[in-house]
Amino acid sequence: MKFFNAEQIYAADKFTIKKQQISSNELMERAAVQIFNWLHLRMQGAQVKIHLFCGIGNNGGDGMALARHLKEHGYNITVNVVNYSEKRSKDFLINLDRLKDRKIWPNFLERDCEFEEIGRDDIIVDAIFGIGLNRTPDSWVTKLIQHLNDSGAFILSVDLPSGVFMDKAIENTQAVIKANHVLSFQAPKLIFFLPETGIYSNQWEVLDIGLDPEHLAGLETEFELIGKNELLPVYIPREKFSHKGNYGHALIIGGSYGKIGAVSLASKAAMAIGSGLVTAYVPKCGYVPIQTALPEVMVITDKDENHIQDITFDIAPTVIGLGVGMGVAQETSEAFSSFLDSVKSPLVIDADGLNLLSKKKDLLKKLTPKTILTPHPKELKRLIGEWKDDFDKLKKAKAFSKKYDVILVLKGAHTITVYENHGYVNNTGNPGMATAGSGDVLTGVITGLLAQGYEPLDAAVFGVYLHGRAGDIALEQTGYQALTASKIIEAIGLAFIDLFKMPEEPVPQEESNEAQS
Ligand SMILES: NC(=O)C1=CN([C@@H]2O[C@H](COP(=O)(O)OP(=O)(O)OC[C@H]3O[C@@H](n4cnc5c(N)ncnc54)[C@H](OP(=O)(O)O)[C@@H]3O)[C@@H](O)[C@H]2O)[C@@H](O)CC1
Ligand SMILES: [K+]
Repeated sequence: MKFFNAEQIYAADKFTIKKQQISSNELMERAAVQIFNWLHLRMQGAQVKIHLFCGIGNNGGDGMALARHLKEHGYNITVNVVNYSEKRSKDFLINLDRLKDRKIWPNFLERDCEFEEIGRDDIIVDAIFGIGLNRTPDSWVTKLIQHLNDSGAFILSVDLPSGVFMDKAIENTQAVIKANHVLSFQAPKLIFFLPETGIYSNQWEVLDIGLDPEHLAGLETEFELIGKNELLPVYIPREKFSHKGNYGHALIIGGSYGKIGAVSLASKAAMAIGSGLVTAYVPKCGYVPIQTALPEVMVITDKDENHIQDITFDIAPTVIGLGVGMGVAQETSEAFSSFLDSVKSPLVIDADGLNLLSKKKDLLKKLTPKTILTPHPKELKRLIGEWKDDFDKLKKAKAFSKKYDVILVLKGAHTITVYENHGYVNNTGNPGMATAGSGDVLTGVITGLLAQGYEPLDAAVFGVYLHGRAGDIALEQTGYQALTASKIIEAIGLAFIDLFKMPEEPVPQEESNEAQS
C-alpha cells in the first residue's frame, strides 16, 4: 500500500471530483458518512456525551458533517468550532449552515475563552487540523489540545491526530492530540509508522472514500507499506523436481567466546527459511556447540580458539551473512578487511560487522553491490551519524544507501528497508521481539532467502516481514515476556503458511445494513 503525501492526496481529490462528476462537498459527505457508520456500528445509539472539536478547514468540515449525522440519529453531542483563522473553507461553511438549519449552534472557541468540561467517560472527536497543518498551532489552541489530552476521554481523530505534520517533525509536542483511534481517509499515513509521530496514533484504520483507484495506482511514492499483497508476487515456489542444490548455500560468519549462540540462531534461522545448505564459520570454541545443537548445519572453524582471525574457506557459498556475535577485536577487524578484498558473493552484515564498518568507513567501498546492512538505531547512528528527527533519519539513510549502493534495514517497531530513494515499511512484529537474539534470527532469515535466489531488496523486505509474522504467531503461545529468539525460528514455517491464508470473512450483510440506517 502506498503512502501518499499531502499534494498527492489533494490532486487525487481533484481528479476524483472531476472524473466522478461530484462536488467537493459530496466527497466530504462520503468521508463524514464513513466516520458516522464506524461510530454508529460501535455505539448503537448509546447516550455517551460526544464532544466534537472542528477546525475551520476541510478537516473541520468533516467534523461538522459528522455532527449533523450524529444529531439526526439522536446522539448526545456538543459542537465546538476552534476558530483559529478567518479563512474558513467553502465546504466547512456549507456544513456549518446545514447544522444551523437543523438548529444546532456550535460554540465558537477563541483565544482566552473557557473550555467546556469533559468527563473521562465522554468521547472527543478531533477534527481540528488534518493534512493542511503547515505551522505549529497558536498557544491558545495548544492549551485546548492539552485540555483534551488531559481529559482522559476517548479521542477519535479524523484523518490524523491534529498537530502532526504530514512531512516534517513535530515542533511542540504539547500541541498534538494523543488519539486513541484514528480514522484515516483512503490510505494510511507514513507518520503512523515513525516512532516520534506514531505515538500520537494509538490505533488507526483506513476508510475508503472512493478516490479514483486507477489514479492512485499510477502515483509514484517514496514509501510503501508492506503486506501480503506486495509479497505474494515475490514468493518463489518450490519446484517438484528440485534438489537442495537449487536452494543455495548460506554461510554464516561470526561468533566469539561466549557468543556462539548468535551464530547458532542465525544458522538455524537460515535453515528454517529454506536455504538448501548452511555452514557456520566460527572460532574453534564454537565447533562442538554448533555441531551438537544443529545437526543440519556444517561447521568450519577459524585458526583461533576464541576470536575470528582469518576468514578463509574452500567452499563456494551462494551468500554470506556476517557479524553476529563476532566481536570487534583488532585481529577480527583485519581479517574482515582482507575478506572484503576478495569477496564476490552477496552479503548480509549485522551487529559487530556493522561496528567494524563504522570504525573504518573505507571498508564500505569494498562491499559487494546491494549488500544488506541490518542496523538497530545505535548501530545506524554509528554508520550514518546523528539525525535531528525521524524525517532527517530517513533522508540520511537514503543518501547513505545511494552513496555506497547498500540496502539498509532500519530495525525498529516498524522496520523500514531503505534502498536508494525508496522505503518499505514493515507492519508485522511486536514488542515481545525486543529480546536477545531476535536480530541474529533476522540475519539468518535474510541470508537464507538470498541463498534461494531472492533479489537482495526482495530478500530484505520479505525477510523482515516473515521474521515479524513468525514473532506474531509465536506470541500467541508465549505472550510478550516469554517470547524468545528460538520461538521466532520455530514459527517461521507457520509464517510461510500464513502468507497463503485467505483474508478474514467480511462483516455479514445484515450488520453492515444496520450501520447504514
Ligand atoms: N481525499 C481526502 O483525504 C479528503 C480529505 N478531506 C479532509 O480535508 C482535510 C484537509 O483539509 P484542509 O486542506 O482544508 O486543511 P486542514 O487540515 O483542515 O487545515 C485548515 C487550514 O488551516 C490553516 N492552518 C494550517 N496550520 C495552521 C495553524 N497552525 N494555525 C492556524 N491555521 C493553520 C491552513 O490554511 P492557511 O492558513 O495556511 O491558508 C489550512 O488550510 C483532510 O485532512 C481531511 O480531513 C475530506 O473532507 C474529503 C476528502
Ligand atoms: K484531526
